[in-house]
Amino acid sequence: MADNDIKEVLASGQNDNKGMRCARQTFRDSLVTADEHMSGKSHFEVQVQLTFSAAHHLRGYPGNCEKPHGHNWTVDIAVECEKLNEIGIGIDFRDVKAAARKVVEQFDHCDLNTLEPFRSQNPTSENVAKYLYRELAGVLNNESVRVANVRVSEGAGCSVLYWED
Ligand SMILES: Nc1nc2c(c(=O)[nH]1)N=C([C@H](O)[C@H](O)COP(=O)(O)OP(=O)(O)OP(=O)(O)O)CN2
Repeated sequence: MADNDIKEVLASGQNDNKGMRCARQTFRDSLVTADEHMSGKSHFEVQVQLTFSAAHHLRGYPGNCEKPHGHNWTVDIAVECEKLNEIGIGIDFRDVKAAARKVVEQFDHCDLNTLEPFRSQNPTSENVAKYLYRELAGVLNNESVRVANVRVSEGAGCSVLYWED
């Protein structure tokens, strides 16, 4: 029933119970449609944090970071989801943590410079974040889930965020 029809029902005196019920329902439907239009498409960002301890050194760095030293690294992973499953989960924190642990385990209590991904490039926060992003995207991405970004920090106050378009 269009807006004008509703007005006609109300104006014509045909406002019997059936006509009024129909008009009210149509009005409610139009509110729901307006709300859907205003709220837009749903996006969820599921975030998980992990830590690991590892040593590294930066080849060619003009300062003391060229010497081997250690950090307690923090990794923040953000995963975008567009759909929720039947119990309201976009992607289970546990699935993100399990995937991230698998990658991060190979770094924990190691000298990053000795590991394959960082033999030819420095284990900077940038390169660690990029490596983790790509590894995680490879296992977690699907038609409704996408790794949005990975943040790596070597200590409080400094971090690098990596993402791909
Ligand atoms: N953009 C980047 N800058 C620096 C990186 C890096 O990976 N990306 N890395 C380093 C060194 O690894 C350094 O050990 C870490 O720097 P910083 O957080 O400053 O660590 P410090 O322990 O030296 O911190 P202080 O607060 O100054 O003691 C350097 N830059």
